[in-house]
Amino acid sequence: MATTTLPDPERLAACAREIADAGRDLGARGWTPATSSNFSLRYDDTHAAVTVSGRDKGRLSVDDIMLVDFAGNAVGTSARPSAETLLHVQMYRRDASIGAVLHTHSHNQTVASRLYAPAGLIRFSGLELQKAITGYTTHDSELDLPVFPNTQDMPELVDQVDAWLDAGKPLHGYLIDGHGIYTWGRTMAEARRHLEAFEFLLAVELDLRRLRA
Ligand SMILES: CSC[C@@H](O)[C@@H](O)C(=O)COP(=O)(O)O
Ligand SMILES: [Zn+2]
Repeated sequence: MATTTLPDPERLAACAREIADAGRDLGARGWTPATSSNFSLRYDDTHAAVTVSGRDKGRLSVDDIMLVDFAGNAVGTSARPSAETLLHVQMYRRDASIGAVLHTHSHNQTVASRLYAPAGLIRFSGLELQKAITGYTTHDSELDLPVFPNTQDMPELVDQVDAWLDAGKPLHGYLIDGHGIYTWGRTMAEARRHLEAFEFLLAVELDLRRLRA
């Protein structure tokens, strides 16, 4: 039986271009400061294309994207995948419809994560932009964005996300305290829309807090 060597260079390059396009846009918005953030695309049923650790995510080139399996191991390269790869592959493993995962460190994401960490979540309601999240059809709904404690221990973070999902609670993204946001979508376009929506909702929430103070 013929064996195929992974990754297919053309397929990986196509993933890399899509990831680099997203990174350029998110970097230009100031959401990926100082090499922070990481991005990925589903490659197949058991692999993902993910950013190499430590690269400038606003200026990615094809060499800055690599293949990993769903256990987070590098495939076909000695490059080091994102330190947070396990949070990406977790989503692909848990939901076969997820095709892209984005993680950024915007100012609003970081400030909001610190403010709402004690509550454990931010609940958005009454905002038209909640409808930018797939499945939400009216402003008259509640959209929860959990805030998990930060840790450098990725399996511990994975467990926190698993616990939320295993409790049957809807999850479209999450903040990590003092750190940033994770969100995803069926496609890169949907993941980008979700990220943009959460960033907007967080900015509104922070402004309302300031103005009401
Ligand atoms: C440069 S500080 C941010 C990192 O610690 C990490 O949170 C991050 O988002 C980027 O890590 P990376 O390993 O490059 O994917
Ligand atoms: Zn990070």
